Amino acid sequence: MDPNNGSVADNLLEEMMEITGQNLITIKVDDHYKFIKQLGKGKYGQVTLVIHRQKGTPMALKLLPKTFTKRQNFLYEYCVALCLSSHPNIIGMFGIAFESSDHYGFLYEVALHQDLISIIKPTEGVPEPVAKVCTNQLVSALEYIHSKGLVYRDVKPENVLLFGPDCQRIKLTDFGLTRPKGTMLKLVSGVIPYTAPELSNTQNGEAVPIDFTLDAWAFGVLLFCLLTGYFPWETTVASDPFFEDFIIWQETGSHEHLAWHWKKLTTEAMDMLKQLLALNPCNRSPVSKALWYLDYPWRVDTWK
Ligand SMILES: Nc1ncnc2c1ncn2[C@@H]1O[C@H](COP(=O)(O)OP(=O)(O)OP(=O)(O)O)[C@@H](O)[C@H]1O
Repeated sequence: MDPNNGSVADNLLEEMMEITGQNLITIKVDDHYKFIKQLGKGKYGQVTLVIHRQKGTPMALKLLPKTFTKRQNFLYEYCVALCLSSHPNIIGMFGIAFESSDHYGFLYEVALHQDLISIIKPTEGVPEPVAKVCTNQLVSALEYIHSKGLVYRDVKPENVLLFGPDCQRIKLTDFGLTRPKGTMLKLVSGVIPYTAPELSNTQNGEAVPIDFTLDAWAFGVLLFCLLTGYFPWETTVASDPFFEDFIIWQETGSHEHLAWHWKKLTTEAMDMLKQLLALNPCNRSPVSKALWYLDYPWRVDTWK
């Protein structure tokens, strides 16, 4: 974290991390929480449904192995999540963090309907009203994160938790990659469809200052997945033929080469994605631009 960054969130976070770090208790997880089932597993941690042994409260427990997790990074993820958790579309926290002999852990609310990836039908996506109700809530969550001077950096359906079968209430989770705007970062783990081109095109591990525009890009990719059931490309490098065709569309306006799954989208949805996925981050629209398009149809078919 850059202490000179000066954002309100940054100053508050420093203090929260220091106090949390000083008061981090060491426990044996099984003494306090009864394991019920695994809810998910990511690259870094695993999330389990547990029940508080004394109170009987169901909770989601995220455990991060100490072998892969720096103490400061754990404290950062926990404190950022805590700072943001008052927003209705961001996961609620119980305010409990601890360490065991081999893990760091914290507790938060359980989403009983899994995550957004579980309802995206391959080659189809989700019905348009579902995509729109998700858009509304995700824009609200991302704008809130940005208003705190933070870049979320992990927009993807796996990080959107569902609190009902119809997506009327969804929440963002996993703040392990969130950092203050302006933090200098290198591309570390390979290029994925959600990686904005200004990051995937960096040379020789060069660091770039991160900006909200990274989230707008990833949000555009997520909307494409919701509306089509496909990724628009595999990687955001010119050698990817799907991305190459997209570059031609962005630069010349000619969409004759665009992959066929773009043809599922209306002119208005294409226009929205063109702005969220502008190749130059200076020309990219903020996530809120999607709200402007909510009253227009997004899919040419009639899957309502
Ligand atoms: N509170 C929760 N309720 C239900 N399921 C959850 C909850 N939190 C996480 N999950 C599930 O666990 C998965 C992994 O969680 P999370 O993204 O926090 O782990 P991670 O190790 O940080 O993942 P990543 O590889 O993205 O960094 C999620 O995609 C989701 O399916």
